[in-house]
Amino acid sequence: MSNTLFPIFLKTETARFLVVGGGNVGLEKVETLLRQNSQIHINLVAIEVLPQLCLIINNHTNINLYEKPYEETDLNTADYVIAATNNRDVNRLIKQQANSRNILVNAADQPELCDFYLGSIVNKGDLKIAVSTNGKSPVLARRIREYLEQEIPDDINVIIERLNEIRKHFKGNFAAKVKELNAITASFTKSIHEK
Ligand SMILES: C[C@@]1(CC(=O)O)c2cc3[nH]c(cc4nc(cc5[nH]c(cc(n2)[C@H]1CCC(=O)O)[C@@](C)(CC(=O)O)[C@@H]5CCC(=O)O)C(CC(=O)O)=C4CCC(=O)O)c(CCC(=O)O)c3CC(=O)O
Ligand SMILES: NC(=O)C1=CN([C@@H]2O[C@H](COP(=O)(O)OP(=O)(O)OC[C@H]3O[C@@H](n4cnc5c(N)ncnc54)[C@H](O)[C@@H]3O)[C@@H](O)[C@H]2O)C=CC1
Repeated sequence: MSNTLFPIFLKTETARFLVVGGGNVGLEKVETLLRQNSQIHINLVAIEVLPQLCLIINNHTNINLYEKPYEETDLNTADYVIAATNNRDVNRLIKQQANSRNILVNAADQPELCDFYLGSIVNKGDLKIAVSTNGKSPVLARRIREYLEQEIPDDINVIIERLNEIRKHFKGNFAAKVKELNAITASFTKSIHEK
């Protein structure tokens, strides 16, 4: 099998991210994390930090900045690491030291160093879709996100809320619940297509 990625949806309330590198890539990755949870906990370690990133840090008490070179002890408070320095050896060292502590690593421009990729993310209320091209074409992942954003109705969350009400109503009777939910949602694929 050539595409063995397994997508999971990570809860970010308690997850602690370490981002190493404060250039364009560090900035992009911080923005990506904040877009999903503006309160996400980030420690940012970088020798130099772009002014645009400084601005974001100043506006977020949940981001701590350490303006210094990366050290192994930076991993002490990390659950996930994003290595975004312009030094491939440093990125490799981060990967090796993090993995020896069972911490997962994303290395922005080195897929071979990644334990996980960041996906292109569609957000419509409680609906979230993450797209990956198995590392082959991030730009296509972005295009597919844009396509899905256009095609999926903005009021999809109203439907999700209603289905959730119905779901709660059937608590305890699993078979009846599944039957009812299947019947209600049967036309849905078709209606999205006809939109
Ligand atoms: C492997 C991966 C690792 C990771 O970063 O997690 C990776 C790696 C690399 N990206 C590169 C370039 C670009 N990345 C983007 C954009 C995104 N890249 C993202 C994810 C991933 N990028 C992971 C695989 C995802 C998958 O499986 O599909 C997205 C989806 C999520 C995010 O980063 O938030 C986000 C879109 C978000 C959105 O808008 O929806 C664009 C387009 C743009 O910016 O519009 C370009 C320029 C065009 C191009 O090159 O395609 C390069 C070459 C660098 C060089 O040439 O120097 C590498 C390195 C390499 O491939 O060797
Ligand atoms: N800028 C872009 O859009 C893209 C860049 N890349 C590659 O990704 C890498 C990073 O790119 P940029 O963010 O643009 O680079 P950059 O040069 O703007 O930033 C690099 C950052 O790494 C920090 N850094 C370097 N060594 C460090 C260390 N030992 N400890 C802590 N921080 C350290 C620097 O202080 C700086 O904040 C580069 O190798 C680049 O070629 C890949 C894809 C796209």
